Amino acid sequence: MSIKNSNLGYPRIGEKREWKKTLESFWKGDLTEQQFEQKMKEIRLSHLQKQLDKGIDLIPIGDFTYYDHILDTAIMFGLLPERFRTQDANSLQTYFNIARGSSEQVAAEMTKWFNTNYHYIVPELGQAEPRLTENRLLHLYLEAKEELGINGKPVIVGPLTLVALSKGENKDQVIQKLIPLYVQVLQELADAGAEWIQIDEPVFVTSNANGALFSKAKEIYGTIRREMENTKLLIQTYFESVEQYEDLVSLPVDGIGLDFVHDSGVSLRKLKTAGFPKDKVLAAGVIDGRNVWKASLQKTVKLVHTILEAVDRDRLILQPSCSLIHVPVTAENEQQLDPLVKDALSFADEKLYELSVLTNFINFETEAEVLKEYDSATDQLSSSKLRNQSAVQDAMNQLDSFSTERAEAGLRRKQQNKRFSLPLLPTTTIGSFPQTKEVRAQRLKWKKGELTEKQYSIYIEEEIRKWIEIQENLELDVLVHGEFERTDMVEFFGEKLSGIAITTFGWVQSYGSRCVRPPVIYGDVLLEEPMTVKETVFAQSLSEKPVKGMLTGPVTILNWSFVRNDLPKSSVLNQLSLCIRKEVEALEQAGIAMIQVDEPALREGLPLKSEKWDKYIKDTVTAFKRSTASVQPDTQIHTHMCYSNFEDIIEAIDALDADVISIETSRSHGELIHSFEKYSYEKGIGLGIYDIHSPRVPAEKELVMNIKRALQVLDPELFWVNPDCGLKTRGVTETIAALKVMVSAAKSCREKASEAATV
Ligand SMILES: Nc1nc2c(c(=O)[nH]1)N[C@@H](CNc1ccc(C(=O)N[C@@H](CCC(=O)N[C@@H](CCC(=O)N[C@@H](CCC(=O)O)C(=O)O)C(=O)O)C(=O)O)cc1)CN2
Ligand code: MET
Ligand SMILES: [Zn+2]
Repeated sequence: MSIKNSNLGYPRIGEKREWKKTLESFWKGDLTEQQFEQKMKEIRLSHLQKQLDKGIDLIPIGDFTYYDHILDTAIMFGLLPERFRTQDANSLQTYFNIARGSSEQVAAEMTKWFNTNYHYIVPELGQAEPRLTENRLLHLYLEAKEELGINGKPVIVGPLTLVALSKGENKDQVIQKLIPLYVQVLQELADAGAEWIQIDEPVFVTSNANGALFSKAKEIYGTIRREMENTKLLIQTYFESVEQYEDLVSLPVDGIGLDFVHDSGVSLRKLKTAGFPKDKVLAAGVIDGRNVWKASLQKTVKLVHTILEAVDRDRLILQPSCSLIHVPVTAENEQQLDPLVKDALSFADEKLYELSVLTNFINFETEAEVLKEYDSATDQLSSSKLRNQSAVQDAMNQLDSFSTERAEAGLRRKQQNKRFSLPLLPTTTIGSFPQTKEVRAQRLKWKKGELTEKQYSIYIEEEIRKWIEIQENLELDVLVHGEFERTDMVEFFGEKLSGIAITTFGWVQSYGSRCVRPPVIYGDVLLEEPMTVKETVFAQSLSEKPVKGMLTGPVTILNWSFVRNDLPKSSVLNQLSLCIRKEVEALEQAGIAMIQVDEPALREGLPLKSEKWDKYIKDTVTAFKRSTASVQPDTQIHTHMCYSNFEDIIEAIDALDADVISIETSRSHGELIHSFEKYSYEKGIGLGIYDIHSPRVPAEKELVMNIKRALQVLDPELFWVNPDCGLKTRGVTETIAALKVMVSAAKSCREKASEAATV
């Protein structure tokens, strides 16, 4: 019997973002529901066909979605948020209302999928009776079979993970009620002929996994297995190792999927020491699903041979380490990259190719030359000048000579208070203003050569001028230039720094139809000329009020890029910290007195295993401090983070030693505020007072309440008033209207706060 290969999930967005465009056309009303469904079907089938053509044996079904696969699963089991339960669970309208909100109802919350930049819709358990609204997987399974003759592998998120990721009190009860529904879904698939079904349980890799979780898993999967027949069930984990390896591999199912790439070598060690049950199949994730570099096939073959010492050939499946939705579709269309970089890249399609070469090699012992030849592209990049910059290496050799400590915070505060004389509860925004269709269209024209550099730069300056005036009229206290010259807060810096490449079609879904093009950090990273000084200085020249310089921090650039894998991530982080430090210095020298260094990805990058936190926090906090420590005490450093869940890292946030921090709060409904009851935070802090993810203009009363609530635990002299995050995805009218309400709310709270402050 030969070894099979499998895929865990394929990018849904399409080679040229066809999926995104279809969705947005439908939302705009340019497609009827029928046209939309038809177009989506074409996209879905073409992705299956592609995987078939690449030689994949087990092709995932059900990974495709119209927005998010967790939302699909929640709806399939009737877990609609309470406020949507009167609507038809099977209508597209309901589906998109939950995902995006409607004029009457706020959308469901979304949050990050483990340690990735993918966002899923958080299921709300409420008081609902789970029920099967529709066996969505069965339809998709039958479609693949009938249209393409593919006997696919249905993929579904497992009950433990689904419930762990949901909001609600009654989790245990809901799980019990879900079990018969899972059995029904799976049995219908089995009856239709599904040979394997993949059940994702990534909750097993987190630090929340413990003995109790595994006893529950044993019970649940025992029930499922007992009540089912004629199919094989595979429990899939990814993104880390499973500490309770023995418990996992003894669960009563037919196959276990492990990540052999992002597990610090634990899976292989466990396999060697504890062995693998003879009656199960091991699905081994051996191709990295989280980066864009070609695998070393020679090394991977060795890895597979080591695995084969513990598992029989006919009980092994080879696969990527996780779903491929976290990488772009294909590197084939990249025409702008240096050939050395391009040849070393492997996106989803190339990874599937690697998998099939690998499987063939192991099954048929084909020529070893094939592997060597494949690996040579990586060797060529590694030894090239592109990757190795002596100036960077010299700086890294004297890293300790770059300070990481500023003057004492209290002293800085005194000097800054004197320099800025801001009112109590100063108002500001997070950086970006609406990236309108027109801004994007002008940029496209410039990129195509239809606008000269000069014309584009004049256009950007006019936008800045317009928005400085708007901010002055709103009477905001600290202004921003608006980030109009930036496609994205990470991509923009990737474009400017050397050692980093920007792809043309390397898009990855971030949430819903929104995509990002993560920069590719291929070599030593160096700042050759200032990146933001021109626009910032121009904006500052238009106002007497301080304009914040606006940078993305080293941790966020690292976490939202694809990073070279020949160096430890911490080294790349240190290189980035030196680039940002130089930029901070350039801004200060140009007279900019407040500089914001955004770190929204700091929390998301926190390792899934708590024993790895200390090192991560030490590395990231030091890098941030190195980026910002060289300025004068009276230069004010701001930072910004989104996505709540800060309780566990509040000390790290404090340790960043930023003079002012703004944090998203409104969607976490005050949970964050509680952490400040227990923790005394003594630097400037703005807890976002309104949600920017919705076009809704908040009422002044609401905002006054939010401010008051925050002032119950925070010193009014340290509190800033700002929205939750940047405003780039918002429209112009609603942005101005909402900011007007915000400034007015701040003013009305000022008097009271000033009384309180003088007592
Ligand atoms: N990297 C990153 N991650 C993040 C965030 C973030 O800001 N950046 N924020 C959080 C939420 N995530 C987000 C991710 C993406 C977008 C977003 O707006 N993405 C845009 C793309 C942004 C971009 O690069 N736009 C290009 C335009 C690319 C484009 O589509 N151009 C059109 C032409 C212009 C047009 O008609 O729109 C084309 O080529 O066909 C530009 O501004 O120049 C989108 O999907 O629509 C927003 C939030 C968390 N993660
Ligand atoms: N300065 C950035 C902005 O306002 C921060 C965004 S955090 C995702 O868009
Ligand atoms: Zn933000």
